[in-house]
Amino acid sequence: MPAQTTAPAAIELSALTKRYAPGKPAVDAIDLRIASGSYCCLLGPSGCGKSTTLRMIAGHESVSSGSILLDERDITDLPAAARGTAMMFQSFALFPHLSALDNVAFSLKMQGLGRAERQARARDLLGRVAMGHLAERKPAQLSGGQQQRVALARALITRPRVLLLDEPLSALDPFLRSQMRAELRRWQQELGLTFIHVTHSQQEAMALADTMVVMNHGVIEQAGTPHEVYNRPANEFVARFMGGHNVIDTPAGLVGVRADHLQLAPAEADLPRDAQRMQAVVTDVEYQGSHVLLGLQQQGLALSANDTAAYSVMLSEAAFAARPYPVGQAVQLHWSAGQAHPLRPPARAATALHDA
Ligand SMILES: Nc1ncnc2c1ncn2[C@@H]1O[C@H](COP(=O)(O)OP(=O)(O)OP(=O)(O)O)[C@@H](O)[C@H]1O
Repeated sequence: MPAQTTAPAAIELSALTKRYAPGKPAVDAIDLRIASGSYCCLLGPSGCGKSTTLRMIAGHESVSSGSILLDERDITDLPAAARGTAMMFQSFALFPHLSALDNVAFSLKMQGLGRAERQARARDLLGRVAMGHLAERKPAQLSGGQQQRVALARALITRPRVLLLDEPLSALDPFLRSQMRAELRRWQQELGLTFIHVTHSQQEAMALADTMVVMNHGVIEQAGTPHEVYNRPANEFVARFMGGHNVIDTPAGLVGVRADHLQLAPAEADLPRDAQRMQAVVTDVEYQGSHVLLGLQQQGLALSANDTAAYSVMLSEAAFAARPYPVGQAVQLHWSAGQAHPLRPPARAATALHDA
């Protein structure tokens, strides 16, 4: 689904700002429209403001200025429970002493609903996430995946329009994380709800999102589909943060070229006349299974022990086996103009911060 669709927006942020202290805000006047029924991932390095943004949408953090609309209703100053959002936390935050059923029914108890109705609604939801048969178990008697389903049911019991997920998979081991990722995506599609998921993992955001929002220093550097963001990173920050890209300084300005689009040729080889090129030296060779990742430095630059490779080229295992390049070999790096994407300067606030 494209980032800017004409589908109705579930959430619309306008000039949303959070200022914890004087100086640069933690979230700096961001505008964002999240399509109804879509999966949105907020992504960025530690401290970029993604959790603050989520907490402002949830109503767990006050807004300094700007507004939040949910289904066109202004929820900026509403209490959390009156917004139509629900939150699923890191490690699921289940109450250890309560059964799965009582965990799910908990917020209905807070709302003052009678026991019979609470339990009926909680049982119904546990059934929907295939956990009906384990309703009496305590969290410690459930696997990580089962706990995630209970946490989801608990978040859905208040019938939210938008589910907010704060690093929900980060406490899981890598195998379970990828399994649970697939489940989250399936539930989102089955339920037809809007999910907003905060993560610092590029891989997780790429796998899950309809719309990825890359943040840095409190501003949005780029919002788009994973395909758009990966193939056309807007600026140097996004290209470097997403990984798998080379940032190359050319006479026409900075360009981004994917590591699997950059090509290698022997130093003396004739290249097509229109190929863009650079003389380089192989500095490391890393076997990655189906691919081999080569690190390179521009020729003539002295490398100190702390330097890492400036450029990377990803070759298929077969291509590398057919033409191996050892460390220390002089080569030509080349790429076609069509595979080089101009990189704009970073978003305004990031520049301001670097200047400060
Ligand atoms: N309660 C708070 N009081 C003061 N400053 C805060 C508070 N919460 C966050 N900040 C600051 O606001 C900025 C953004 O923090 P935030 O937690 O939103 O970032 P994040 O991208 O979610 O980071 P992480 O991935 O580490 O959780 C950081 O500089 C942080 O130190």
